[in-house]
Amino acid sequence: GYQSTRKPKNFPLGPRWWPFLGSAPQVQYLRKKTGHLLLATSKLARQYGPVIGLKVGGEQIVVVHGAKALREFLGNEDLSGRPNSKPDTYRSWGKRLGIIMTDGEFWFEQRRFLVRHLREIGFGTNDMSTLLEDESQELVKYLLKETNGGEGILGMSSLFSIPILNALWRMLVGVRYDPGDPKLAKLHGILADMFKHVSIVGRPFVAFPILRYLAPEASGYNIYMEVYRRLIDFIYEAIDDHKQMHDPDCPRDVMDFYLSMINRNSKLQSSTFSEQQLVIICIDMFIAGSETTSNTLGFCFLYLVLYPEVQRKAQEEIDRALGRERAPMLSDRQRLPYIECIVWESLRMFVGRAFTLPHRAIRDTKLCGYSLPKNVKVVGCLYDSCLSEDCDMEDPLAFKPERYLKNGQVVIPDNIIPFGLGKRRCIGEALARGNLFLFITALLQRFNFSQMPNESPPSTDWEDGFTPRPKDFQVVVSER
Ligand code: HEM
Repeated sequence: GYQSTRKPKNFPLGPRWWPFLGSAPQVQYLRKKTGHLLLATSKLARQYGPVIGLKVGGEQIVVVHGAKALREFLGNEDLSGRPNSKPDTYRSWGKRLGIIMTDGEFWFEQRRFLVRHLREIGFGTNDMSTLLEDESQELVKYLLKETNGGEGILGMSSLFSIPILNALWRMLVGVRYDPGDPKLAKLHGILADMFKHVSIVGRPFVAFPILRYLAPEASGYNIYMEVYRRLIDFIYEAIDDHKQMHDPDCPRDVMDFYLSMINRNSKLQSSTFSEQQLVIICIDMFIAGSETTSNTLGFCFLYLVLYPEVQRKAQEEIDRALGRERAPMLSDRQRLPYIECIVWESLRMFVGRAFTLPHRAIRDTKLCGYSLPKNVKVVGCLYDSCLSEDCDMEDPLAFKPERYLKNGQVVIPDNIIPFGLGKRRCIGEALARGNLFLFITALLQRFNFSQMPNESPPSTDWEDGFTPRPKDFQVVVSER
């Protein structure tokens, strides 16, 4: 039953389930003590084993730790469902609570569409390269202005949000905004609020819906509703613009392809394509594609500042392969293996502080010998496999790109799976890796990044939002 404190038979072990509160007291206690939710669940994993069974509010949640159990989890198709959150009507969306994401039943058709059309628009092709190359050079121009031939001081943790968002929005709706454009600033502001106030795991009113009546302000419910309303309105505006210019014979971007799909399928009862679903797809893409990439870049530059010798080595490689003038292109990747290693090391630092998206068991199944009942939620925690003191890596807390270089080749060990695996693996890997490579190369080609003088080095601790991000830090940027 909803409030049952009895665990299903052979369910993964974990702290005691209290009436109403479930395992929340112990998880919250450890979260406070360690500072982060994933350190709390990792601590529990040390006590109970890599797969732990929690109950939060009315929901059973299994959290999976360590490379071996993660691989088994992600490879098990019975666990590849998405949580269901039926899109009802526009007005009642807010009642769904939690994150607005494509409903589990709809996802695989929608996912197939996205994979195909992202490729068509230009994933991995020349179109995409040009788009990303432009975007990285725009950021170079911005820094040149800020440093004005000498040096400047810049806040790094949010430097990348706007250019990365621009690249993503351009793939979806074809528009590129100037970095100072008020519309782009508006979208960025809405998303920043969303990432701050809406969380996969953290909002109390998600686990305890009664709070939205008892304490709508204090529980964060009101602000949550307001952020979604602004985001949804913004996306509907883009859809309306597109409908006016829509030429089915000449699709320009993902949204055009989607509108054609709605028209083509309009007579099919079972079609999952609709305008409302298009809005949710855009939200899916924002959630998955914007902060992930820009926060990975944030961690990258945090560590580049802490490890100046890595920066020097990267710059030597760039100077040898491209010189200082010729802007980097996606096709330069093979010639810059050390930069590739920096990309992977930055990904490790980012996902090592993160969870996967939530999955759902689509039927009764087994995981690491435990029985998981249909509909149970399962989340992977990537800390133990990537970053924890006892993960399968030498000196895991150190930023060491050379760990992936074997005889001049880039070799990624099995425990590093920053994009997941299996039926739910990331569909944006090509875009993300392209962006990371180009931004890192373009900036290191032209600038040095160093610690603020007379200040202690920036902290490697982080903030948990929707995805982890470095604490705000400033650096000295100087033209090379
Ligand atoms: C550094 C950047 C990125 C990282 C580290 C990353 C990582 C991940 C991970 C770990 C998952 C979850 C896999 C799972 O739960 O099994 C995921 C899912 C996903 N990613 Fe990415 N991602 C990145 C960028 C992107 C970008 C740029 C896009 C958009 C084009 C994107 C789109 C998605 C989508 C739509 C999903 C959900 C897949 C599903 O539920 O079937 N990601 N990503």
